[in-house]
Amino acid sequence: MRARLWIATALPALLVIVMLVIGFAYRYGDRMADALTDRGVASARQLGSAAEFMVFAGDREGLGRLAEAAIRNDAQLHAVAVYDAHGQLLASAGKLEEGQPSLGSALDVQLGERLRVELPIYPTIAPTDDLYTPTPSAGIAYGQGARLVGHAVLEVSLDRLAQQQRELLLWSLVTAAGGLVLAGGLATLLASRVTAQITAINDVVTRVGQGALDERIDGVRSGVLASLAEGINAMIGRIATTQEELQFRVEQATRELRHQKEAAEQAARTDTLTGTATRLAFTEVAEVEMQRALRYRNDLSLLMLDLDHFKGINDEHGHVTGDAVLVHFAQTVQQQIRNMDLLARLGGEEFVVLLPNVNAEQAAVLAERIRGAVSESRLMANGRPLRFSVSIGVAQFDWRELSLTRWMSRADAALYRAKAQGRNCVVQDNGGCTPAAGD
Ligand SMILES: Nc1nc2c(ncn2[C@@H]2O[C@H](COP(=O)(O)OP(=O)(O)OP(=O)(O)O)[C@@H](O)[C@H]2O)c(=O)[nH]1
Repeated sequence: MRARLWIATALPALLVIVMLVIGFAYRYGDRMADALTDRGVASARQLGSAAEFMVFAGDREGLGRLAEAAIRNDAQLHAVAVYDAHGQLLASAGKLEEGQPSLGSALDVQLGERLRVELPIYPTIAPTDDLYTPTPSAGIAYGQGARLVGHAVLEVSLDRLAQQQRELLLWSLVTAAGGLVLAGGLATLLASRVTAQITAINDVVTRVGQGALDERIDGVRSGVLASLAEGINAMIGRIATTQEELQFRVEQATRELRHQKEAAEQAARTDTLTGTATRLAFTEVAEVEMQRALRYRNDLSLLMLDLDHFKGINDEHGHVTGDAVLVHFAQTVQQQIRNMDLLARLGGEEFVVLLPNVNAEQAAVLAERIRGAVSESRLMANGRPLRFSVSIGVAQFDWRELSLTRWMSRADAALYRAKAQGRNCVVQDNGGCTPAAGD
């Protein structure tokens, strides 16, 4: 990119410099040729003026000296010749190289390999000739329409002109080269500066793309790139702010979801009516306790409890009273068991109690205590004390069994036997009914 930028910057400057130098060289070269021509014409006029009277007098010797002196005094003067009015050569110095002169009646200037000037010589009219008839245009003048006296022809070498033109060309080339070096240097400086700034911007944009939103473009403070850098910095700032807001909202939503999930899990594990554990919670805890009992050979028992004739309570006292009986029953059982025991409602009026580190006999004793407490408790319903009872099946966990379902089935079977044997009693899955005396 730097090379392309360099070309785009330097090329127009180079072209302008070259065009300026070429234009200048041409124009100045033309002026040099014009100056040489003017000088040649002036020399011819001087020569013609000096030669006029000698031509008139036919002084060939004087004309010869005049021609020699003219060449001697002007190094660029290549050849000089003086002719009379009939074209007869009177005197010359040097050799005319541009062929036979045309010797016309008017000034003739030719620029070939040399500069040739042919000047017709007319008699000079002096003001002293008009003493008695003074003319308004006093001074020396060549008489137009006067009789031709002769011709002065001279050739000027163009070597000096060529040398001057060479010097001009050399100077132009040196100037152009200097201009080129200057333009190239400036272009290089500009290209490297712009490239460095673009690279800096590109690096920051790349790092931001990789997630470094604290990156900012620094050091680009002037030109178009400065406003670009400013815009990109503002954009990165907005992205960072938006990301922070999004992150905050995601975290907030995640927290809310976690709370809702925990609440839902808690709800799924807590019976809404009685506040006891649910079947789900009981199953999870029972599985853990079974593993523990297996590993440490601990005793583990469960009680299966079912309220007796609960349908009759509902039918006689109403469903609301039935609910109150369920709550009252759960509280009564809860008061009889330890903190480490777990009371769960399996559904309807059926409950279960998990008893870690308790064998069947101890469980039966506890069951009997529960049965007694329930039997003795009273719930005030419609202003009258309501009595109810519970049947309980007891089963100890068997290490060889390894199944919660089968273990519960044994407890269920014991409960079924308790119901069958008259209710309000405790039955062990390997034993008989233990109804309380007096009940
Ligand atoms: N009030 C109330 N009643 C319930 C609830 N869940 C189940 N029941 C009722 O409990 C009764 C259970 O009746 P049964 O299965 O015949 O049992 P039971 O009447 O207790 O008879 P046994 O168990 O043989 O002594 C039904 O009438 C159900 O409608 C509840 O959440 N609240």
